[in-house]
Amino acid sequence: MSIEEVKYIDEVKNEMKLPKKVKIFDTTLRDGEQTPGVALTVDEKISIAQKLDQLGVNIIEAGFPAASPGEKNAVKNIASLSLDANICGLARVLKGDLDAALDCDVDYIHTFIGTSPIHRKYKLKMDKEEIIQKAIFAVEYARDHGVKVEFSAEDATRTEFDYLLKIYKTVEDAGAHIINVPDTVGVMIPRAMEHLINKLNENLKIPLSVHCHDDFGLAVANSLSAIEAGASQVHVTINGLGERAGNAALEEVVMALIIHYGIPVDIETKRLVDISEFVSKITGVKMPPNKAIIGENAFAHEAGIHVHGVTEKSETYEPIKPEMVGHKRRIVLGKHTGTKAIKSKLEEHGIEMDEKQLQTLYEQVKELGDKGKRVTDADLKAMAITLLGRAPEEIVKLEGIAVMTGESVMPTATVKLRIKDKIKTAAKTGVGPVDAAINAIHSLVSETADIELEEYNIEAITGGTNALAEVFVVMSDKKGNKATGRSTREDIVMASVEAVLDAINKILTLK
Ligand SMILES: CC(=O)SCCNC(=O)CCNC(=O)[C@H](O)C(C)(C)COP(=O)(O)OP(=O)(O)OC[C@H]1O[C@@H](n2cnc3c(N)ncnc32)[C@H](O)[C@@H]1OP(=O)(O)O
Ligand SMILES: CC(C)C(=O)C(=O)O
Repeated sequence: MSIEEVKYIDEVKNEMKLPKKVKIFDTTLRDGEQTPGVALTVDEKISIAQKLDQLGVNIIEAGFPAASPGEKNAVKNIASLSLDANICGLARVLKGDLDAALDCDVDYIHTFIGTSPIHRKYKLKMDKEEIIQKAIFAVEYARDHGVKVEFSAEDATRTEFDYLLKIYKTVEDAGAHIINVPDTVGVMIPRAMEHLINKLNENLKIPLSVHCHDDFGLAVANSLSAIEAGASQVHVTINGLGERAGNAALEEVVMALIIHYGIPVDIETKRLVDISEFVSKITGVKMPPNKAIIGENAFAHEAGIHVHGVTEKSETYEPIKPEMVGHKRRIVLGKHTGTKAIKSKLEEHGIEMDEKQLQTLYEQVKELGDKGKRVTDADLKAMAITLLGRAPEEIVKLEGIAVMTGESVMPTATVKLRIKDKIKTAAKTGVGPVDAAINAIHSLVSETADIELEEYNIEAITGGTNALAEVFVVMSDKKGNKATGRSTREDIVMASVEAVLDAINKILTLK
């Protein structure tokens, strides 16, 4: 993998306390479902849990059973599926919440209580000791019921260190299996996270986990810093869903662990794009195209220099192969396209062109790009076919055109043509601007040859009012000569005029 070329990572790796393995604790179905506006049905939660299990996450936080009967039902159903992952239920340090989770037959309980001064004073209205006592109760209660217990000091990163350590040591003594350090409002920076996890690690025996929020876009960076300091579990969600700005994105954390740190995880990375799309569809939360790893553009290239590099060797502009995460490379055509991109697209469509035709096609793509238009594969194909079928000689050439149309005016077209080196102009009316333009051309060309329009077809290649239109015409002369003409433009009058002139030139070259 090309990332091995990044020697700078190797140079700092020995300063890290990387764990041998990192466990992936997925909370898409709990914190992810707290994404404003997202509410999943029992069946939806089950289908996501099944996909998460196939993906290989170690723990699925299936929900908060005390939240509602539907939530409890979902967690119970997921727990009954005998998935490989541990199924976890969230619970406050309250007997009712713990019982709700235990009723679901989960094998893992994540219990939490706020510890920071602001949570103690304004939310819980409890003093430090009261919180410690409730935490001990919850851990012992869950432990006594034979489940694995994870304890979170909510808002840990805004909690005084001495108190934080005290509550963590206390729950460790009470039998917690793992301690989670939530950056509940995403206020940490990577160096500070590393510092905090180091200090906790020096004083605690049980494994440490982190849960980072993305309020400042640092959730993934902070999670990785915690791992650099020895945390061996990370809370993540598919697509980074979660409360407010969300949590650390599973796909980003996992790929960084594998690629940058070389740490094994149990994730089948080829499934990442599929599960991302699945979750996006079910939750209705669309991903931006530029989202790392799973975004539509994560492996798309438009710039000519990049396309050239990628086609020679993908690693020039792709840090990993798209297939590794179940993605596909896409070459996109537009303003920044180079000829090599066009050539490779034509090869895909089995279209061959000479250099002159290729140059014309390149100029057409650039012209559309300068107008702010994206050129789809279908657009390029139609434009190429048009060019390939062009008359060999331009006996009749368009020198200028103006059309006027509207509700209370007669559609009129004024056309200026060069016919065998003579400039001629005519203005004609019609039922619409296209008809008027074709009438004007006909009146000018009829002095040279009597050519009639037999067939006219128009089609939009891609959707939208600025889609490319493809016009196809059949024209014939009195002698029975027939020719087809084709043009692809975003302006239907211009496409029609070009197609008609193309067919006329073909008939004239036959003479
Ligand atoms: C950082 C996080 O993401 S934590 C998870 C957040 N997720 C959710 O809140 C989603 C599910 N929540 C719910 O459905 C509801 O809030 C419920 C059912 C849990 C509770 O509903 P209600 O009983 O009506 O309480 P409400 O939500 O209004 O207030 C929260 C109560 O929990 C208390 N509380 C909050 N955290 C804890 C905790 N960890 N341990 C004990 N009590 C807590 C608050 O002090 C408050 O108590 P009060 O009712 O005595 O004032
Ligand atoms: C329950 C805890 C871990 C949480 O979601 C948070 O602190 O953000």
